Amino acid sequence: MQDKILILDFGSQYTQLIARRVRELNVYCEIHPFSKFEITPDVKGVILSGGPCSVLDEGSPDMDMEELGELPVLGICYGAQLLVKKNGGTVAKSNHREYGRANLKTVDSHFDLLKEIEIGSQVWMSHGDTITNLPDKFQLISATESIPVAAYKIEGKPVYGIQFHPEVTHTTQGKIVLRNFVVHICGASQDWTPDIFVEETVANLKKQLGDDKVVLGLSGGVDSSVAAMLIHQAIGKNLYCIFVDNGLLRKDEFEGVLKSYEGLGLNVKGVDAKSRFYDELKGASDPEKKRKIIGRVFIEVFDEEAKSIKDVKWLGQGTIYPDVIESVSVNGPSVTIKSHHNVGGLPAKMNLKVVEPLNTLFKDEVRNVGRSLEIPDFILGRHPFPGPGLGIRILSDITPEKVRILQDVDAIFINGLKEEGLYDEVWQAGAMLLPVQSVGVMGDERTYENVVALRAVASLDGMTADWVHLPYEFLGRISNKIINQVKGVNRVVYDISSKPPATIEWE
Ligand SMILES: Nc1ncnc2c1ncn2[C@@H]1O[C@H](COP(=O)(O)OP(=O)(O)OP(=O)(O)O)[C@@H](O)[C@H]1O
Ligand SMILES: O=c1[nH]c(=O)c2[nH+]cn([C@@H]3O[C@H](COP(=O)(O)O)[C@@H](O)[C@H]3O)c2[nH]1
Ligand SMILES: NC(=O)CC[C@H](N)C(=O)O
Ligand SMILES: [Mg+2]
Repeated sequence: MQDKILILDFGSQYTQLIARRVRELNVYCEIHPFSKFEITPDVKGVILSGGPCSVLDEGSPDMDMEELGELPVLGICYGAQLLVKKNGGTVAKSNHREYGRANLKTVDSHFDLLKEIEIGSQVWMSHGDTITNLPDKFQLISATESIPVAAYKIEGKPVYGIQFHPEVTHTTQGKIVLRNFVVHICGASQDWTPDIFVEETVANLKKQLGDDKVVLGLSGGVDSSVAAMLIHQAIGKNLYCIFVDNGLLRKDEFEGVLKSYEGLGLNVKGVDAKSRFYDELKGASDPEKKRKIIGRVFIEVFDEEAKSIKDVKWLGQGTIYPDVIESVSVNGPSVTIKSHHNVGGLPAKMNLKVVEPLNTLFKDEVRNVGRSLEIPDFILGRHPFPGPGLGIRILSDITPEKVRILQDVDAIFINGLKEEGLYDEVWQAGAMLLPVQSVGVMGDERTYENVVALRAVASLDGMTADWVHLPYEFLGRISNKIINQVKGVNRVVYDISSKPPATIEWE
């Protein structure tokens, strides 16, 4: 059994980052709401996240620490303040928030938590409340210029608290702090590697699926390709892959994707459902409504395909962790951002049970698992493309004509990136068709046509992203080409927003 670190979420915007940092230590971890978790024998330690609430407010998130037994605990920010308050110490509201860089003024390196951490080390703060008095039996480990308690330990127990955020990169020695806790204090073994993940997952899938048949939605994307190869290793010919043309794919993508799977040993069937999706989407322009329609029609198509194969019990999907995190508030107080078609967009009643072997992994981890499965680079290197496809990049109701325009624009942009060697430097790129017309002039004639926006982002896992500084000359060439070649477009703009506060897709 794999050792596990449990991260209890109090709603911090950094909770996912804690998970990433722990996994970078090759230790498996899971995020659960502070109010709903289970302590199983594989849990080696618990991290209490930060959170937007104040422990001083009535009804703020609270939990019974007894439930954690004798396990090592690390409270970060809100988590640290909560431990102090519950043990009779003082947390005080201060007049101003401390946000940003600070430096550790004192460090008692006798304590394992801050071993190897230097005096003066830069840490990242984000709090309004301050721990002003430690309870009895709490030992001070560190302070900064502005706060008396930056880190503490409960005497005789492996329970620690820190006011700063070790998970953000601005805390320059943050990784060491987390390693000290996870590896030295919790004793978690660092053996969570892609190879082990494949081995364990295939074994579990064999047990879970037995001789059952599975239909899997295969999209040509990274996630479903990796999911397909994992399930294929477990059940072989009982896996039936279905690639649906929902009429919202990229230009010539249907044929291209089907071709790219030749030689991988998978049983792949292409299903043309274009007109069905267009019919169902007619007149819908609300983003969440469109996602839900697309999610439902996908499932209907999968269901029908399953019926024609007979005795199929399961639907396989390439759902990954961020799809789950953003679609449903699994994370306690975090809010729903958008209903990813394959999670929040699923209909309430389904005939098939869902199997999603990647739903605890981040994108870059999925790619590493794909490498371990020896999936070719041209599949693993593809930019992510959302299941609802161009449907959520047309910012109004969907018509085949709008899809045609956007496909042509997108193809010029993506091919341009490939031709000029920029594709691999970008994490994801695409074009949006805006619901506005603008005036232009072409060959002495007035035009009144569509505006498109181009977007290219850099990211690691899609949870945060920054816009890419594509060369002006490149953008100029692409803009010219689009306006000259795509009938119906007379203006091109470039999106320079980061995530947060924007998201990658516009809908
Ligand atoms: N056209 C499609 N046909 C069949 N299944 C699809 C299609 N598009 C999406 N899906 C299903 O929905 C899941 C989620 O889509 P998503 O785009 O997040 O993942 P992906 O396409 O596998 O990978 P990537 O994020 O790299 O595009 C897929 O893993 C797949 O199971
Ligand atoms: O399969 C999907 N179904 C969806 O409904 C969906 N919405 C967003 N995405 C993709 O998720 C990543 C993060 O997107 P956002 O920053 O727009 O939330 C980006 O990679 C998006 O392309 C989706 N993928
Ligand atoms: N980042 C945090 O956990 C902040 C905790 C608490 N809301 C404070 O302002 O002090
Ligand atoms: Mg995709």
